[in-house]
Amino acid sequence: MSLEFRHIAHAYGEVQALRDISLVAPAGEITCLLGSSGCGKSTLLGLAAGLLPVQRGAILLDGDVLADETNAPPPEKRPVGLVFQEGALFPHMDMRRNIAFGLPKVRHGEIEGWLEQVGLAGLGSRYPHELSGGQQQRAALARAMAPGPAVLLMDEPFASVDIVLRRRLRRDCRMLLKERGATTILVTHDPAEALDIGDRIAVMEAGRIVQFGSPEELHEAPRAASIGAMFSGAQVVPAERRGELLATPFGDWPADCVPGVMPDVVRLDLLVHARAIDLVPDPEGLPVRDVHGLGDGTVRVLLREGGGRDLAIETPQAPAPGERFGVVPHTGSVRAFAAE
Ligand SMILES: Nc1ncnc2c1ncn2[C@@H]1O[C@H](COP(=O)(O)OP(=O)(O)OP(=O)(O)O)[C@@H](O)[C@H]1O
Repeated sequence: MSLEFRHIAHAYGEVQALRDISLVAPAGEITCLLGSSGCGKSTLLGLAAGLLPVQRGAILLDGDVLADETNAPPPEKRPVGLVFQEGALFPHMDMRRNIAFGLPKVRHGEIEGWLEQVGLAGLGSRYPHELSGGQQQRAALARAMAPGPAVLLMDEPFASVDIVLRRRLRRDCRMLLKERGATTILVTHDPAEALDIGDRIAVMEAGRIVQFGSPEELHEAPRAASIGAMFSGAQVVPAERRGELLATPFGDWPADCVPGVMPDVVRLDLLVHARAIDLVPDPEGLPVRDVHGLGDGTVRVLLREGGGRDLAIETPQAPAPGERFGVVPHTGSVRAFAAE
């Protein structure tokens, strides 16, 4: 079942949390809502779950209105499963009873199968406090999925799990969701997580969706330098076109550092990779602020310009203390966007 948000807006008093959001989460796919703290991710999820009333717009399931300004069924009347950051298992129930909670009695025979599915076979009589964080999250996933909801809504479901386990857990989780054909909306603030688990990613900023696409689309064709930076780890440098030069806070760069056609505007945001910049010794250049070994034979050098902005360069060449440098990006290595 597809889940659609149509012209959704939401305010908490004076705070406009969502502004005219329209988005379709396709059936059987994992759609990630990605954005920094406060951009409105949890609000959008809460509206779909029925935890918040719809103030403006509508939410549709396979084209039928699930909730709108006049009609808001409570969470238990919606065909949705919820998974939150802390798992939210019932602490006084063992794993079997936690998973059984949303299941009719006739389906209690499925519980052992679910424990096995999420790698918790043999742990059915343990209580939440007797399990690790990762095990609790997997149990929470089983509990949400067992009733077979058409849609799963997950709010930072792996946030309380350590980074190594988190990677494994999200791959297991992705396989399980895909096998079951569940339509999933997953909230995260971590671009790597969104790339790793999502079929599609909605990038949110200040209550709006600024780009919606597959991981490949966001990687290959970001709409703005800030989105490209989010997915590639490159940095954004402001620039102005001056003939064949790009004037940046870090000096003038030759325009051929940007391949192909440059946007036809004066003010640009350049997306620059730390590994695609050469340091050129220059007594009049920028001072080195920090040098940090990255453990792979390269160092990360931070240069600071007069306005207080830093540029990172990753290079095998460790500078001597007090040295000053000019910087030149490699030919064809920089992507240019119209400034935001
Ligand atoms: N109950 C509330 N009362 C007032 N303002 C709220 C309330 N809940 C959220 N907000 C505000 O609405 C905006 C969106 O919040 P929301 O929790 O949806 O963002 P988020 O992207 O999920 O953030 P986070 O990643 O920190 O959870 C924020 O500015 C937040 O401060």
